[in-house]
Amino acid sequence: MPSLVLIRHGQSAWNLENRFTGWWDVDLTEKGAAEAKAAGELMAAKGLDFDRCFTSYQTRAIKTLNIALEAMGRLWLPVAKHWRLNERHYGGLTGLDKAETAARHGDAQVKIWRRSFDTPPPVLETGSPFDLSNDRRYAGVQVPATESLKDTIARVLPYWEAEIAPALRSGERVLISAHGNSLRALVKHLSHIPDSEITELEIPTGQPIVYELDDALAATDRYYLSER
Ligand SMILES: O=C(O)[C@@H](CO)OP(=O)(O)O
Repeated sequence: MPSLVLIRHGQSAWNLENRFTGWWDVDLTEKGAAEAKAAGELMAAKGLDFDRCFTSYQTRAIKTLNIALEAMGRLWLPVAKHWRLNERHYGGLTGLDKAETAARHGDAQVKIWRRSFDTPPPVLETGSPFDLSNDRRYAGVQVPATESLKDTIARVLPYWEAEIAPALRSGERVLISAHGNSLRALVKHLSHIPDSEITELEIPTGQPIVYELDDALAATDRYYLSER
C-alpha cells in the first residue's frame, strides 16, 4: 500500500516574529530545529521508514527534512528539491508584521489574505527588497508577484503528478517536508476538501501527518502521527 507522510517545517524565525514570510528564505529557530528532531524521533519510534523524500527550495523545509532524517539514521535517502513545493508567495505582505497589518486593514481582510481560497494578497512591488526574481535558485522560473491558495495548488499539483505520485505508485514510501500553504494545497487535493472549508484548515509546525492511500492514491485515512 502506498505510504505518504507530510511534515511542515519547524518554527521559523519569522513564525516567531509573526511576519508574513512566503518565498522569503528564513531559517529555523532553535525551537524549530528541536521540533524537527522530535518529529524524526517520533517517526523512528513508530517504525516509519521511507524510500524517497521531497522538499522545497527553502532553508526551513530543507533543514527540517535533514534534521528529521538524521534523527532516523536516514540522511542517505534520496531527496528531490523543487520550487513548486515552496510556501505560497505572500506578495506585498512579505516581511510585514501580521498583527500590525491586522490593526491597519482589519482582522477580516487579513484572514482573507491569509486563508481565502482564491483572493491573493497585494502584489510585491518591483524593486522591493523581497523580490527574488534574480535569486540564482530561481533561474528560469517565473517567480510570482503574489499567490492565492488556488494559484499555489495550480503549481504544486503538476509536481505531485509528475514526480511524487509516480514514486508512490511504484511502491516507494514518501516523505514530503514543505510549508503551511503548499501542504494545505496537497491536503485539499488528497482529502477533497471543498473551497469553502479549506479556510479553516491549519497545519501545525513539525507534526508528521500520515496519509493512508489506496492503489489509486485515493486517501483512506489521514492523521497526526502523535495522536495514534
Ligand atoms: O507567513 C507565511 O508564509 C505563512 C506560514 O508561516 O503564514 P500564514 O499562517 O499566514 O499562511
